[in-house]
Amino acid sequence: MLIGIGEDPDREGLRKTPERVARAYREAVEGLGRDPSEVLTTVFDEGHEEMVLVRDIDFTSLCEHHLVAFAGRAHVAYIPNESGQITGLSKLARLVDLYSRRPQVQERLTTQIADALEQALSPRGVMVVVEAEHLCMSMRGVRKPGARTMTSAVRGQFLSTATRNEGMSLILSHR
Ligand SMILES: Nc1nc2c(ncn2[C@@H]2O[C@H](COP(=O)(O)OP(=O)(O)OP(=O)(O)O)[C@@H](O)[C@H]2O)c(=O)[nH]1
Ligand SMILES: [Zn+2]
Repeated sequence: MLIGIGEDPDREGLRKTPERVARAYREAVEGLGRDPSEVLTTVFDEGHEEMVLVRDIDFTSLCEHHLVAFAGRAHVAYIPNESGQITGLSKLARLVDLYSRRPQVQERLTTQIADALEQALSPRGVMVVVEAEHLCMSMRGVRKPGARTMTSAVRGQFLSTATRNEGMSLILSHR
């Protein structure tokens, strides 16, 4: 790349750049090949049957088209099943990390988080909302800094308007 853009890869500041870039990308895709069962390890029977929502989970992912970052926040909600099976709150954030640290598109990131949670907890409902800014739309190309993309994946009881609205209002409150 350095040669391609007419730079001198042997000049002082650039000498270690290929190695640094390789390390940076390795870190950015460290979720590749990892399975959500590694993360959703603890499932407790707590008898809690109402909504659980962790919002504002920061993430940085890698746009698979341009290999530049898209970053923002994920909001993850579920309604436990009849036996009140819940998981640790941190596990929801770990799940976001696992799926964001790989070449992605935002829609797939959103769907994968919802599907993994549905599989692990067999909950009554799941809702995942992701909002992000894509560097490939701000630093280059169409150049619209500040444009945010919102995606959602909704399963089970969250398909009902009242439940979906309750989830959305919790996500949007006190912003
Ligand atoms: N649906 C979706 N599209 C994305 C995401 N990240 C980037 N893109 C889009 O992927 C598309 C790739 O389009 P191409 O026409 O192949 O590439 P390009 O010529 O670089 O496109 P421009 O960005 O419009 O300059 C662009 O429209 C990007 O905005 C994402 O997470 N979801
Ligand atoms: Zn892109």
